[in-house]
Parts: sequence; C-alpha cells; structure tokens
Amino acid sequence: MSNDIVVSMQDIHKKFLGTEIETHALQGVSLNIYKGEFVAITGPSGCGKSTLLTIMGLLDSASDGNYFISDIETRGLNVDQRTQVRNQHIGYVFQSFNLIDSMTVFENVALPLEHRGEKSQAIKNAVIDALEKVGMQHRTNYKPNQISGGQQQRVAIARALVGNPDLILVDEPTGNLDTKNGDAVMKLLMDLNKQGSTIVMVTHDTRYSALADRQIQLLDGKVVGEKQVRSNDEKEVA
Ligand SMILES: Nc1ncnc2c1ncn2[C@@H]1O[C@H](COP(=O)(O)OP(=O)(O)OP(=O)(O)O)[C@@H](O)[C@H]1O
Repeated sequence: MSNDIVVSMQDIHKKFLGTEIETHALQGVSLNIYKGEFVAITGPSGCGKSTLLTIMGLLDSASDGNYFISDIETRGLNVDQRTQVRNQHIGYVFQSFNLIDSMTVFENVALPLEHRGEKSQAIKNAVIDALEKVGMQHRTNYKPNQISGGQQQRVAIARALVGNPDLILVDEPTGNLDTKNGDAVMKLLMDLNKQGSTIVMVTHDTRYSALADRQIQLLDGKVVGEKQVRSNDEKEVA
C-alpha cells in the first residue's frame, strides 16, 4: 500500500441488531484518506456519518469489510488491540469535548501519553507544545468547568494531537459552540491541517464542510458522491 494512504476501507458494512429491527447503517463503504488531507464526511441525518467515524476511530468494529490504518489491518483485532492502535495512531475530537472534569487542562491533554507510558519530561514538553498550538498554554491548571466551551474544544483538540497521530477524527466539532467559537475552532483545525495533520471531520454545517479539501457524501449508508476542492499539491503551493 502507498505510504501516502492513511486510511483504506474496502466494502465496510455495519449492522446494528436491535431487539426487533436490524439497522444496516453502512452498506459497503470503500474509501481512501491520504496523508495531509482535510476530508469532510457529509450527508443527511441518519445516513451513517458518525457510525463511519467511530469505525475509522476504532471505537467500534465493522460487521464486515477491511479497514487498514497506516498499513495496519484492523480486522480481527480484539478490544485491547484496537485501543492500542487507536492510542498510537488516532486522535479523536468529540462534539461534547469529553474532557474529564476532575482533571486539569494539563492532565487531560497528558492522558494519551500517560497511556503510552511515556516519561514525565517528554509528556510535559509535548503537552505544553500541544497547548501552545491551540492557544491554551495560559490555562494549564484550570479545570474544564472553569473555561468556556470554545476553550474546552481547543483543549480537546490539543489532547487529540499531543501524541502526533497519523489521523485526527473530528465529530461535529462546532455543534455545541456559538458561531464565533465555532469559526475559531474551524480555523484552528485548518491551521493544524496546513501544518501537516490529516483530518477527517463529520459536520452538518455546509459552511465548514465547504472548507475541506474533499467532501465524501453519504446517503443511506453508502458513498454517493465526492467533491474534490483542492489537492494536497495545490495546498502546498497556496
Ligand atoms: N448503537 C446503535 N444501535 C442501533 N442503531 C444505531 C446505533 N447507532 C446508529 N444507529 C443507526 O444507524 C443509522 C446511522 O446512524 P449515524 O448516527 O451513523 O448517522 P449520522 O449520519 O451520523 O446521523 P446524524 O447526522 O443525525 O448524527 C441510523 O439509522 C441510526 O439510528
């Protein structure tokens, strides 16, 4: 597989089994995400966007199909192995921030590196660096409930990028923010992408999906279209 491919999915299916009905949420999704891309997953409510992102993020597994991240075959991995691959290769940003209230900003951002068992000085340097990238270095000792929603999302983004992951997944990052803070978070994601981060984002907001390099359109669990706005080469020139 090419070194430039971060995500490769072939014929991914996901079925949810309820007590009475089965939902076929993903019905044969195949796609590649390339290093350095900013991709938006779009489509109407219920089309499978979040399901696709959770499978990409190894928070859930597909019912069928093949998924490689950074050349690692994820089919057949158990929960612990999936967690390990996620921790090494993926950063995840949630709509509701998902910060731990009892921990400081610093401790929240340090978590992925603590899980990797890195040394404390290396953790400190990486956390400060990540907080500087998102403009939150002046709030290291605050708790999440002492900072605004927009600031919490910045801290969540710092936590996602602190381990220098191959892929950052972002699920409705502006959904709980007002326009001003939403725009600022979007600008931050675009800056991080310009510095090299590969980002896949789910959003309802067409103003934000229009800013991605490529849009992948889902409908009823299938990819029904793609819109390429710019290539990586064009971005390097820009
Ligand atoms: N845990 C689950 N159990 C059962 N059905 C589920 C589960 N998660 C999602 N679904 C179903 O799978 C389909 C796709 O849902 P998904 O949340 O991925 O859509 P979405 O495009 O992200 O929607 P939205 O834009 O409203 O967030 C829907 O029909 C949903 O009801």
